[in-house]
Amino acid sequence: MKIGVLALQGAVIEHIKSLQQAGADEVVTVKRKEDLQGLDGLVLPGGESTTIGKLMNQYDLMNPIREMAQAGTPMFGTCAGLILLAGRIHGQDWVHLGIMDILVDRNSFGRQRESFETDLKVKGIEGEPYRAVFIRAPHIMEVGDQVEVLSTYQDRIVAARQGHLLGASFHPELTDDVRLHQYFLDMVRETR
Ligand SMILES: NC(=O)CC[C@H](N)C(=O)O
Repeated sequence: MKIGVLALQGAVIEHIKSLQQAGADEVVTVKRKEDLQGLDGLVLPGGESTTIGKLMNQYDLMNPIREMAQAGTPMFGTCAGLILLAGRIHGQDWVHLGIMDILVDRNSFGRQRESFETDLKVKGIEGEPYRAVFIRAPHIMEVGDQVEVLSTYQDRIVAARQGHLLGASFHPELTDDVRLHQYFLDMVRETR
């Protein structure tokens, strides 16, 4: 099982470590479209979605990644990565990959709450609540019929899945809890 982490900007190393800890056989960084060869899954990390989007265009990665997603390769977007996946962005008339049937709002937890941690219940994650780190996080305002809501915080959707696409508002790579990465690796196994 070979997993790529988009490595243009943002929390890349942390995702690599979490994926390794969660049991991925091979984890590689993706900077050029050649790096997408042979991947069984792709993680889109947090950072700044506009910056990552610009770099994706510059390095000609937007279409190849979109095509991979359309062909069924599992993808996991966290925070800015979730914004990259989204089909619609509130107040913005352009999208990045635009492959997940969700409407997201950026920086949606207000100034005083720009960064915070909380315990969440996440569907599909057994046991203890999941400690979630939010950093200027987006939330999901609307989901399409094919999208399953996995977690909410204060009535806002903060994690969701649409078949082979997984998205979270928070940063699962910033804690030692790798259950969400394991969940993603299970999704990858299901599609192989
Ligand atoms: N931690 C993050 O990934 C923040 C996301 C960032 N606020 C954006 O809109 O892209």
